[in-house]
Amino acid sequence: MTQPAPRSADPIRVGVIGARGRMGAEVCRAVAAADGMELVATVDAGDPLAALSDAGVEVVVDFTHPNVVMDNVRFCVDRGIHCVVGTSGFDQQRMAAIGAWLAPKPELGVLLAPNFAIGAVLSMRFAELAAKYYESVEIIELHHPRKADAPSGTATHTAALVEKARAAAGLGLSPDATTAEVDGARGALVDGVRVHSIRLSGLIAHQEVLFGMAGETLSIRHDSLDRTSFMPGVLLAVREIRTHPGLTVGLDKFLDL
Ligand SMILES: NC(=O)C1=CN([C@@H]2O[C@H](COP(=O)(O)OP(=O)(O)OC[C@H]3O[C@@H](n4cnc5c(N)ncnc54)[C@H](OP(=O)(O)O)[C@@H]3O)[C@@H](O)[C@H]2O)C=CC1
Ligand SMILES: O=C(O)C1=N[C@H](C(=O)O)C[C@H](O)C1
Repeated sequence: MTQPAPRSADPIRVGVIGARGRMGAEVCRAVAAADGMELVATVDAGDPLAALSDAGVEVVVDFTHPNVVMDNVRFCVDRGIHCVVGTSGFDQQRMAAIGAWLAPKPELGVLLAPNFAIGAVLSMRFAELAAKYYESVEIIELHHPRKADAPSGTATHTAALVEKARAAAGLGLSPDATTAEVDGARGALVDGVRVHSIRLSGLIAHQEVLFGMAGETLSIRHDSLDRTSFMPGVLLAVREIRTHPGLTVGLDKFLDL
C-alpha cells in the first residue's frame, strides 16, 4: 500500500553500507550531490553499524556482499531504518525472513532491487512479456571479473519472472537433446531456465535473454557501461521507500510500468 509522502521539507537522512566499494562509493557521490537528501553516515567492512543509528539515518542504501547483507538489513529493521538494498544473493527464504522482521513494523519499508538501471528493469519486464510466446529461452549474463556471485541477481530474478510466465502459459522446460555434457557446458538451471555466466575484464554489467521458436529468435539485451547507470534508480528508491512500507522486490514497483 502506498502512503502519502511525508510533508517535511527536511532532507532525507541517508546512510550507505559498503561505502568504500565500487557501488557504495558511487552512491555516496550521487547522494551527496542530490537535492532533498543528505549523506549522514557511511559504513564499510569493520565499521560499527551503530554509526547509522547514531547519525539518525532514515534510509540506508546497502551494496555489500551476499554473506553480510542479511545482518545489515536486520540491524536496520530493528532500529526503524528504511532499507534500499542493491546487494545480490536473495532467495525466497531470505525474503520470507525479511518479511517476518517487518511484520511488527507496518510503517517500515525494505526494497530489494536486483538491478537499479532503468534499461535493466525494462528488459526484465520485456522478457516477462515475451516468455509465453517462445518455445525456448536461455539467459546470458556478463559481468566484470571481480563479481563475487554467479549467476547474477538480475539473471536469477529474470529467470524467475520468465518461468512464472511460461508456467502460466502451460510451457515446460525448453527443448534440449543434450545427453553428453562437460560439466557446466549448458550453464546453471535457475527456475528451469539455463543461465550462462561470463566474467570478463572490461565488462561492467550486461544481460541478454534469448528466446527462440521455429523460424525466429528474439534477443533482449541490456548493457550497463558505467556504474552511473544505477544511480537514478538508487536515488528514486531513496525518495520513494518511506512511502512504500513492507517488502518490495524490484524497482519496477516504484515506476509507472
Ligand atoms: N542492484 C544493482 O543494481 C546492483 C547490485 N550490485 C550488487 O551490489 C553488491 C556490491 O557490489 P560492488 O559494489 O561491485 O562490490 P564491492 O566488493 O566493490 O563493494 C562491497 C563493499 O562492501 C564492503 N563490505 C563487506 N562486508 C561488509 C560489512 N559487513 N559491512 C559493511 N561493508 C561491508 C566491502 O569491503 P571489503 O572489500 O573490505 O570486503 C566493499 O567495500 C554485489 O552483491 C553486487 O552484485 C552491484 C551493482 C548494481
Ligand atoms: O555485481 C555487479 O556488478 C552487479 N550485480 C547485480 C546483479 O548481480 O545482478 C546487478 C548488476 O548486474 C551489476
